[in-house]
Amino acid sequence: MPETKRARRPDVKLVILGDMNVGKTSLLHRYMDKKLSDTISTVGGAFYLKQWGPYNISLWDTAGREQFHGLGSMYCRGASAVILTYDVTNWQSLAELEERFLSLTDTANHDCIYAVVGNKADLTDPPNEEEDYEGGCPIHKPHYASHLTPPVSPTTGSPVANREVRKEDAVALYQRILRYKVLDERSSPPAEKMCFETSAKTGANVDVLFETLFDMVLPSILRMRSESEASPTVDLEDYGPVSSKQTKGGCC
Ligand SMILES: Nc1nc2c(ncn2[C@@H]2O[C@H](COP(=O)(O)OP(=O)(O)OP(=O)(O)O)[C@@H](O)[C@H]2O)c(=O)[nH]1
Ligand SMILES: [Mg+2]
Repeated sequence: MPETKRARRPDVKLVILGDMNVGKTSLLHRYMDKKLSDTISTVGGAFYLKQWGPYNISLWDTAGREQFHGLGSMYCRGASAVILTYDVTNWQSLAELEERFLSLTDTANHDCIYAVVGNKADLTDPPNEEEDYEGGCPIHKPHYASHLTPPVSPTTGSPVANREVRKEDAVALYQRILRYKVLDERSSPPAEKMCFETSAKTGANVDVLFETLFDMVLPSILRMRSESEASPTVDLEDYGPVSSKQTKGGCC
């Protein structure tokens, strides 16, 4: 079979979940294409194939819209890594991860790893500024109600929005995820390593997010390879429901 026709079998699956508009598609575009592309709200899902050293990693984008919720557990089936994404300027988007998305990961692999990712960090200025909190929830302040245009960050040029989610809130969610999964905190990756703040707009922390996860799923790849040594090659054309995209990939 000519090289171009040969099917590449994904060795491992990574899925990105989260509410609509948090920037899931933008994070994938930023990582794969190294730029922020215009996006439209995702319909169903899409996948990308990333070559990572000798391995092929399928990256699954999902729709955050409620109407596609039923598809989520199908996308998570057999996943070795799940990125739970929220928007750092939107408290509800963090709450939704626990209320709506976490249960979708019941179909993921038993050794699946979880990352909690706060995107749109460029909209906070400075990115880790302290906010006023009451009972674990941010106090919602009217930000620029008296301004016709919001103030602009001198560093990024983006409008300054109040941070609604602190890193500690994400860490606490990660710890609750481990409890939900009945995983031992001592033998699981630490929260400080698995909670990221990213910006698909500036690219901050995007490569490090994906590549940390790629390195962490290598043991899962080796386990699955040894378990399915004899299984036939899967043609990618039969694999994804919506769209696929391939790159020449990076290296480890
Ligand atoms: N400022 C800023 N805007 C972002 C960032 N990431 C995404 N956006 C914008 O947020 C909007 C939604 O981004 P998408 O990537 O389409 O969001 P999504 O999570 O894929 O949404 P659904 O497909 O509906 O689930 C777009 O206008 C993006 O340009 C970011 O890091 N910073
Ligand atoms: Mg999308």
